Amino acid sequence: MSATTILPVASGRVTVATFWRNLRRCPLLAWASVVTSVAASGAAVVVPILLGRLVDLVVAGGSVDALLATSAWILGAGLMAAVLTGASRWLVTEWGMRACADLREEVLDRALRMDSARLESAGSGDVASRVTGDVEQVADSIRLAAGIFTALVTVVITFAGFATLDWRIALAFLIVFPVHVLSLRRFVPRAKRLYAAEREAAAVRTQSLLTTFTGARTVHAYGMAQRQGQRVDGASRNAVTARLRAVRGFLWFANMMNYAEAIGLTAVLLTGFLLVRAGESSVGDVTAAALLFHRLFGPLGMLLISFNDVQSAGAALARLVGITGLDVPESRARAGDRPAGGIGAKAIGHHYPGGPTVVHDVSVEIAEGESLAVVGESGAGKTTLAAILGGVFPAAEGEVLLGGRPIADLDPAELRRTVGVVTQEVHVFAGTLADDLRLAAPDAAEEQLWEALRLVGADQWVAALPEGLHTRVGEGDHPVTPGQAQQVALARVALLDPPIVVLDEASAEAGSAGARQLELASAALVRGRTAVVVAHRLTQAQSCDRIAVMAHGRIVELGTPEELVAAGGRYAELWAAWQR
Ligand SMILES: Nc1ncnc2c1ncn2[C@@H]1O[C@H](COP(=O)(O)OP(=O)(O)OP(=O)(O)O)[C@@H](O)[C@H]1O
Repeated sequence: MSATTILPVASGRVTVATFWRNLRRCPLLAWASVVTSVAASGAAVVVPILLGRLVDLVVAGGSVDALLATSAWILGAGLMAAVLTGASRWLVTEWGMRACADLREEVLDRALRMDSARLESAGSGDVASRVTGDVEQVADSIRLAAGIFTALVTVVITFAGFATLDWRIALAFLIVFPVHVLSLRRFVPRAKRLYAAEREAAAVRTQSLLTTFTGARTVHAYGMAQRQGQRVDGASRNAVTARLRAVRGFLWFANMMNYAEAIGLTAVLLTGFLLVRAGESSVGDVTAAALLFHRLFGPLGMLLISFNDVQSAGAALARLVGITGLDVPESRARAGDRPAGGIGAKAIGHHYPGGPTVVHDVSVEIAEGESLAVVGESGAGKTTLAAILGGVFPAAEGEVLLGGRPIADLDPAELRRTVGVVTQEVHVFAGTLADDLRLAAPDAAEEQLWEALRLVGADQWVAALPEGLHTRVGEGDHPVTPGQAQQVALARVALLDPPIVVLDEASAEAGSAGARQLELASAALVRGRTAVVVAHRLTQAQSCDRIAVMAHGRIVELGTPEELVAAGGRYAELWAAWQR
């Protein structure tokens, strides 16, 4: 599967327009960059022209004073050019970096707000490679862009320098351009294709690596290590092949550039020789022209070679801008909007991309304040149904109503205030525990954080941490157990204080003592709310108002715990076995 076919890549026009918009956000830096670059190039062009004068002075047997004065001017112009070039590089880099930082923020913002169904079908590898590799590539290219900008100004100013010399020598120099134009015309469209293919192959490689690592347990469990290894191998080989193709294309172009320069310098020197012989030009003018031309090698080469990196950075930039253009629903809700009420599921059906139907025609009404436990064998579809009811992703078929309103009509902010979801994948984010909790309620006072922790029974172990709430937790910092991570996730929901909660196996991760603790935490969170609880422990199901038993994606039994036990069906069997 090609991951890049799913998330959009911006067109060239949109990419340029977006980056230009970001560049224009710093007008002062922009002007300072242009002015210093022009001044730096101007000073640098003066040097070869003065050197030409020096040659003429020597040929004409000029005075020592005149020679010294010209030399002093050359020295001054050289020093000024060096200082101004440094300043302009710094300014241009700063300008570009700011534009790039703005873009990176936009991309991250969009990526984080992207709806999970889209993220799932695109594959997190594509998003990951965009917000890491592509962002880095664009950021690296900013230094290059600064070089390109200065080179461009140098080329323009050097041309102006040529105008002060014999026009026929300048004309001879123009011979390089047809060669450059022809090779660019052949190289540019090819490079565009080659670099886009290279980035796509890299994204597929990232995707295949990510799925291998995230699914490591499954890979081991099914003895798929070798097959999965071959898959990653294949993706890596494709990425290397794509890179080599791009490099080969570039080498051809670099060769053409060398030919053009050799032809150009020969033409300038030959024309100069003929003009001097005919007495129509001075040796000094020809020297200045040759030096100017030689000065152009660097910037001109830089501009042309950069086409290579510009193409590559352009491909990365287009992938970033593609994400900034994604439609993410803006919040229309006012603070405090919170459609309370129950949950209504009407004929819900679902399948994962390319997979079979895993939830079939599920309809269930959960009244306001009522709790529904969902039980069933592994793979019965409990997690999928809970995720749909909690608005984690939309159902492929049917409709979910929250407080009588279709879930699709709620914007993300409203949805978050309405339903609190704890999934099986709880995560403790790097930072202090207080920061982690405040992800749910940024303005929560410390006392509110403690209250939430008390509700889920986490206050004691948090108080025992070296710096309490201000202890840094997560990877590389103070470790937390899976059970503690689940308590933190539950405390975040408590802070959100939503009228509806969806808890998916919040007690499954813990050992038996911790499991009881988590069960109590979930029960405290469920109290007074409409709740869906995916329960592996039947004691948890027993404490809910009603229980839905799922099998093969369908609800096969639905009723109060007493009704189901009395009915003597599947649940009664499970309950009897559980009590033994
Ligand atoms: N992200 C996914 N992509 C593809 N298939 C999936 C995905 N998540 C679940 N499935 C499949 O959907 C079916 C239902 O899975 P689900 O996780 O909803 O069941 P469950 O009853 O919650 O199981 P468990 O108790 O093991 O979590 C299973 O066959 C599972 O393999």
